[in-house]
Amino acid sequence: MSRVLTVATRRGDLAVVQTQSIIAAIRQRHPDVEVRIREVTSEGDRDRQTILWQLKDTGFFTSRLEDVLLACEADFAVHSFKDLPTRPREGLTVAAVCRRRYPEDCVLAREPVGSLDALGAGARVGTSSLRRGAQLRHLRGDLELVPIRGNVPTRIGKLHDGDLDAIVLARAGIERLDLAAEISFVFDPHRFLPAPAQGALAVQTRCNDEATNEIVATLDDPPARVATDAEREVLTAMKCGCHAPVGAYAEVAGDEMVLAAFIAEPSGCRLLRSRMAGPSAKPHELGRKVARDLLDAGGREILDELEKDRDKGDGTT
Ligand SMILES: NCc1[nH]cc(CCC(=O)O)c1CC(=O)O
Repeated sequence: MSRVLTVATRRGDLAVVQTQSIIAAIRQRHPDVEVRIREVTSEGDRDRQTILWQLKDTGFFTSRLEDVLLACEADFAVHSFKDLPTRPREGLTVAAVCRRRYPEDCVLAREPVGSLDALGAGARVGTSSLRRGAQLRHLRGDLELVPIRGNVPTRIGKLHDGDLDAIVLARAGIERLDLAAEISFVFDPHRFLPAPAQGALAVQTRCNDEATNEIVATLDDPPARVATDAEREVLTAMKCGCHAPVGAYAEVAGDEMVLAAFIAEPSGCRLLRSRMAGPSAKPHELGRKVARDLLDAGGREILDELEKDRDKGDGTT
């Protein structure tokens, strides 16, 4: 029986290649399924000014695609899982978390360097992420952080044209765009923690669309699902969104998994870490334990301070 599915995608280069890779995976497993593409413009693509972490409302990049799914104008949507809010939209589900190859962040430097230590004193590093900024400052207090926005190719352009010495980006995005030659070095994800679910693609569908869910579920990778469940649970349990200075990284080895996470002041002065092992069968429980550990160790204070700063609209960090 042949079927036609419609995928909703944003227009950016990365969104399009990510969607194409999911279409290819579906085609491989279900040669009889035809997939059509519906392009959608999101708030996040239109707005070039807003500093992301000031937004109370999460889902800047993803909510328009969710609207399209709920309106039955498409059958599934492909998201960078780290961009998807932890609180699911009612009626929608993540039917597949695909295999994750590159969870790490990486550095692209104007003068190629092999490590963070090799960047010159006071080097100017482009990032608008509180998570990346806090870790950079924690490791190298002398670095000057410069806000940078735009999609991946735009940011790489700003590195080459502008007065930046380096930028930090997710390795996954660079690899998917076939730009790995631009990478100076990759961070050890245990030392420089990625965003929860970074590098994983999530395929979202309507909960009640059984025919689509049956097809999409064949793309699910259980170790990626389990690792990202634990990582995202850290955010859920701390009640903070994807723009908080919080990182999490889980590795699954058979029945056991390890989850590491941190929360930091944006200055990087205080950076609290936690790392625990647990059964792979209970990723949410492990995520909650690590979150509680961080909150009890001072994370609650950090979150309260951050909330105050955001209310003041102080986006200078
Ligand atoms: N914040 C935007 C965003 N969302 C997903 C990726 C990269 C791909 C991924 O993490 O799956 C990026 C770019 C970046 O952080 O460098």
